[in-house]
Amino acid sequence: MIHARGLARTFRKRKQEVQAVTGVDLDVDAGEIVGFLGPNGAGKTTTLRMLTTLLTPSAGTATVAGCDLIADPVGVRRRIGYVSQSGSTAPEARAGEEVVDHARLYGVRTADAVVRGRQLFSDLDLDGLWERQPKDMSGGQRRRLDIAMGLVHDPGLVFLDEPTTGLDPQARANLWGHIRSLREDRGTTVFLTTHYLDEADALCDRILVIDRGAIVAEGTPDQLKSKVGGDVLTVTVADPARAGDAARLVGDLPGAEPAQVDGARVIGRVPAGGPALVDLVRGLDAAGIGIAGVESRRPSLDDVFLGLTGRSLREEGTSPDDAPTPEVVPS
Ligand SMILES: Nc1ncnc2c1ncn2[C@@H]1O[C@H](COP(=O)(O)OP(=O)(O)OP(=O)(O)O)[C@@H](O)[C@H]1O
Repeated sequence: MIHARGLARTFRKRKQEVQAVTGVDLDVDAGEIVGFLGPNGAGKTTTLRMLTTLLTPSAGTATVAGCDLIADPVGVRRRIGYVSQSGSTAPEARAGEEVVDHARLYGVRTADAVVRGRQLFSDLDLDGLWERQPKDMSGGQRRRLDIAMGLVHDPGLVFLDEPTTGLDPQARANLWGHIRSLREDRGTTVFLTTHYLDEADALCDRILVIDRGAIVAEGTPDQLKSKVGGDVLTVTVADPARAGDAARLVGDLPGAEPAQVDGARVIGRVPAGGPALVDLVRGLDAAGIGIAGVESRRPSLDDVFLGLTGRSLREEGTSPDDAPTPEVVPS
């Protein structure tokens, strides 16, 4: 459904070049839900905008929904749906009218557009809101309306840019259900960007991890997690100035890999978390390092990301320009 090779985009900003995407290869099969995961500024939106013909690539080739991105952008546009981060509904318009007008832009007859629009309102829990103005809807309802607009012309492939950002946990979980049913009921292929690990984990068949404009890993959530062996030890020290000392102790545990410091948190990997935890607490105590928290757990997608990039995805606002460079302390 999507095949891209060497897709790249450079911007010029105040006479400087910003390499937003440096050469992305990706393949998405029909019927897959694929998550494009990365921190703020990683290049997710830029890639999505290229794949949806909104931005011309500086380099690379792609076919999207069977059409060549460069030679036949109109063909691509006809066959895809795109829901941008900000959505595209006019606040004062009537919701139903917006959806029908949108379908008309794709050449759908009005009567058909009304039938499809009503069905989508029902599928997306928007019953009773056909006449409502988006400005009088909740955030979750507006987001579902954006999705209805992206789907009303019945595309086989839909791109969702951070579909659940800004929604409360219940609205997010509901939207995940709706996205799953798109695939189950309509066979729609879904390509979505997110910087939420739990979203990628719960929703996606496959995940592509992007960092600083390049794909750094891909696989099912389980495949990615199994790349990180052993257990993850996390110690939060009371005094961040002692984090380096704590990292040395973590790195000295039997079979441990070099630990990473992330503010007051020290994160390390050990073959078996239980015994290591006991040794570590004793060592920290002997060294006079105060502990604010300590835990041992199975690896998560965040650990995959941390291992790949040295950065935690959990940090909101992380961008290539302002990302802290974690200190790696040799064991
Ligand atoms: N029009 C532009 N002009 C200059 N630089 C840009 C432009 N658009 C994006 N960038 C830069 O390209 C990089 C990638 O941005 P992009 O929006 O693709 O990231 P993202 O992963 O989607 O981030 P977010 O999660 O915050 O949406 C960033 O450094 C950004 O500042």
